[in-house]
Amino acid sequence: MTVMIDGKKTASQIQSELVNKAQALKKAGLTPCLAVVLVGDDPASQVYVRNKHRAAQKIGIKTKDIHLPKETSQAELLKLITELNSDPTVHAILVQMPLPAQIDAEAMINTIAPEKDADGLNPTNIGHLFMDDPRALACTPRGIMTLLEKYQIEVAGKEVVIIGRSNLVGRPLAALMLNADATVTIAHSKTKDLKKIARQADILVVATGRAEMITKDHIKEGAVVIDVGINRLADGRLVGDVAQGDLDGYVSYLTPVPGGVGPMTIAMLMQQTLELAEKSR
Ligand SMILES: Nc1nc2c(c(=O)[nH]1)N[C@@H](CN(C=O)c1ccc(C(=O)N[C@@H](CCC(=O)O)C(=O)O)cc1)CN2
Repeated sequence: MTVMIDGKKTASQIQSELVNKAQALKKAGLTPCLAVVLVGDDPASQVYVRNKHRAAQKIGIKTKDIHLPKETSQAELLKLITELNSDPTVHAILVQMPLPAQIDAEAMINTIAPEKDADGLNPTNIGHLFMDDPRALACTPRGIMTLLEKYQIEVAGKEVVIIGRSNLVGRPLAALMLNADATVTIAHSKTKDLKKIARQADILVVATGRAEMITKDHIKEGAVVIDVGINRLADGRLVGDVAQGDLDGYVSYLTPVPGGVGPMTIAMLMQQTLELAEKSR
């Protein structure tokens, strides 16, 4: 039997629990505040940003909604981030990605103060993570680890294969898995014999950004499959990076798309915002 991992329900439970934490901070005279910066008009990014503001509002986290035109220069964005870094009323800063081509994402991430890094992507925070001394964490990888924990899926000693080496998911997740005592392999577009590598996985995490690229042939029977992809097809359907159609009864656990990893990203962002606010005292 395959257990479908319910990310939507788990995220909603976590967000309900965070209400008390936000209230306690407010009672102590601290109103947690997340600044969300969106550059341009990418429709998917607009939805994600709107959902972040909504989630924050429900929990009692104040947000700053900063929407910049798509022509914004790198210098203008970095100036804004520098101002937010020194604003004592802002505890966490997030710049929605992807960014327009004229802006270097690395320069943007480097400019966010590590202690306000809501996304956990600043090299200082990534360095601490790789030293097994975690501070702010990347939200999607943190969401994946939280789902595994909530579903009591053991990670220590397991063969984990992560397909995808992005700074947002693959690389930080590899560090988290390593810190949790897994044996970790990162596969990517240049990996030879991907099927052979993927079939070794007890836990297979797929973050390729390519709709239904990973099929049953890539997966060992009984594996845990975490599908990070969110791809909108021409017919409007939303699918993951894994062709999930024939996996029922073959894998042990599976994250659906939608309703799997995606909602956890936002729940983790909320949790991290409160943690950064708390640490600012
Ligand atoms: N600065 C960041 N940019 C981006 C991140 C990020 O973590 N930080 N991640 C993604 C987008 N993202 C959050 O920003 C995100 C993506 C998807 C979901 C989600 O809940 N998806 C739903 C489906 C939604 C739909 O209908 O389209 C699901 O999977 O059930 C939440 C957050 C890239 N940019």
